Amino acid sequence: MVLCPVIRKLLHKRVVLASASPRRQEILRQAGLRFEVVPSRFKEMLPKALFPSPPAYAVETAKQKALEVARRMHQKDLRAPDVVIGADTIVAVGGLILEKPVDKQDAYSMLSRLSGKEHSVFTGVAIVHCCSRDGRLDTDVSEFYEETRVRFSELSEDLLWEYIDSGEPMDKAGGYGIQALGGMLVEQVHGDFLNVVGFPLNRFCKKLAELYYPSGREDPRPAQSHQGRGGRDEDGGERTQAAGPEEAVSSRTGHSPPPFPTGLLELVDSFKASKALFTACKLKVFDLLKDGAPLKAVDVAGKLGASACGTGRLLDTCVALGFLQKTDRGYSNTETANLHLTSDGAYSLRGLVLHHSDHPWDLSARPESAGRDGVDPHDGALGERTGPPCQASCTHSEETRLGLLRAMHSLAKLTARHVATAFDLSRFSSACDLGGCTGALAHALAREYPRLRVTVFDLPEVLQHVAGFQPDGPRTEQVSFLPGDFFEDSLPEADLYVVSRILRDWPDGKVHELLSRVARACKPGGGLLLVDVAAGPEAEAEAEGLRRRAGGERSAAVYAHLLRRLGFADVRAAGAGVRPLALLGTRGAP
Ligand SMILES: Cc1cn([C@@H]2O[C@H](COP(=O)(O)OP(=O)(O)OP(=O)(O)O)[C@@H](O)[C@H]2O)c(=O)[nH]c1=O
Repeated sequence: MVLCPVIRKLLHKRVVLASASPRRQEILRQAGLRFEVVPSRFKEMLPKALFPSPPAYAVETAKQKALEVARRMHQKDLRAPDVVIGADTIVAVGGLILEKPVDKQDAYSMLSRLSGKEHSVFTGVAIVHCCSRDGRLDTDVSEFYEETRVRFSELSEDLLWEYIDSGEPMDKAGGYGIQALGGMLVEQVHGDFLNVVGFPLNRFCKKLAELYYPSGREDPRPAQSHQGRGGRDEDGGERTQAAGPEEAVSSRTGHSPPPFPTGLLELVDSFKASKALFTACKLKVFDLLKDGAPLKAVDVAGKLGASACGTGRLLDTCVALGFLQKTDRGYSNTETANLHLTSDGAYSLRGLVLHHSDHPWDLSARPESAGRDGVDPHDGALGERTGPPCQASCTHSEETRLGLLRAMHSLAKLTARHVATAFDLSRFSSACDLGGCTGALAHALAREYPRLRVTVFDLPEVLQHVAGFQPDGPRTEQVSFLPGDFFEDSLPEADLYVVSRILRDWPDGKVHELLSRVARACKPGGGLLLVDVAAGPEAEAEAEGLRRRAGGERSAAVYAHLLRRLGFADVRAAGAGVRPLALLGTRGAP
């Protein structure tokens, strides 16, 4: 998500962060910026005495870091990125500038100097707009700095050495990391916390707004002059070459430009991002980088048997997407990648990624083929779906079905505990998970409620593949599997029926039919737990009845309304993970 609107201005530019600092990468990534990381090779050795103040030194260093990267990239490809961002963080105390300690003794002398006193942390930032023309690189630098004052408590020798021995001080200005163990040394902070961590995000966004929206207008033109590559426009203002495509439309033509299609371009871009993720997962890049030491692009390429250049580009894209981090030592997985993108991560979604990579369309609406070639009977007219993908038995090869089960299993595993604990279900002693597939939710329910027996009811052709998905360990005997079709066969007896993540693929008529069958099977006092990916609040307005767009999501209100109509009382809703919604209704007397 991108909160700062001006960050969106950079989404369609090639942005490079000229920094190896993992903290800077993380801060900017969290802000929604997309960028490549190219650590600067500029040696931080400017003569400090020549600068009038510590922040002037930090700003100049930040600028030189960014310019070095811009020039190097231009030289290499004869094409510079659009924007290069450089930063430098220093600690200033009593007129002295402290950078990263060179060894433990140096860390000791820095930290003992800071003990019991207030010091300033300055981060200088340079935003360099680049433009390559006729083989020449033109740059325009905007720069600023931010100051945060930090007070340390008195530090005992023991604490000091213990902290130094933790290894944390060594790659941090002033010899401490406020965001980690070093936070224990800090008594007070005045100013922007992230500035201390390494990047003043708030001032950065304000600076971008100044550049891209001069005088507070939503005008995309940077306010600054871009020396060496600008010209004067009709208003007498200086124009820049590197600004967005919006500025191509001018008063010369007399036409006012259409609104910039940001959403559309984001969509195009997000496809590219997905492709990079698919490719990296397919090539097992994240498995390769799991646990081991960081690897350089050429080493990754060697192990994959791929080209170094293409691998480098892929890895940099993964850095920009937040799945890898890059330092001088090479590339390594982020926590997200370890958890979700490795084959054996505890919450691996690799199966889901691979499935979407291989079957981008056949499981969703496919309007272009509807009613014409009849390629996939799973899709109805205009892409209206006619059932959950894994139930479309006739259309999938065994291999496709297995891939699909893996995808559904990984997704269900991710949300199963949230769903199982969304309500207190301890009053039920038996449950039936309709369309429960591999049993991921059934096992989570069994783990939460030791008295509960859960039957997974699903098509025989689905259940024949589920053995490989069963967990080891206690309480697995609480879960059993029963083949059947919930539209055709009578539903197994149970106190609680679970309908999880299957409704969104059925049209309204089918949803009504299935829930009516559940309502008839459910005994008074029994429950129905309904889980789905719910639409956002704007869809609440449509909550009367069951109106929805084909393939879209129904809102909580729509489902609650339907449950009440079918005789369920006391319908309660709860979140179950980030987007899934859980509703629990209790069957009243018929
Ligand atoms: C005070 C403080 C600093 N830092 C880190 O200190 C490095 C400063 O060094 P730099 O020279 O500005 O950056 P670098 O790490 O050498 O990277 P580069 O931009 O490539 O020069 C940056 O990492 C910052 O996060 C913290 O992580 N926490 C803190 O509380």
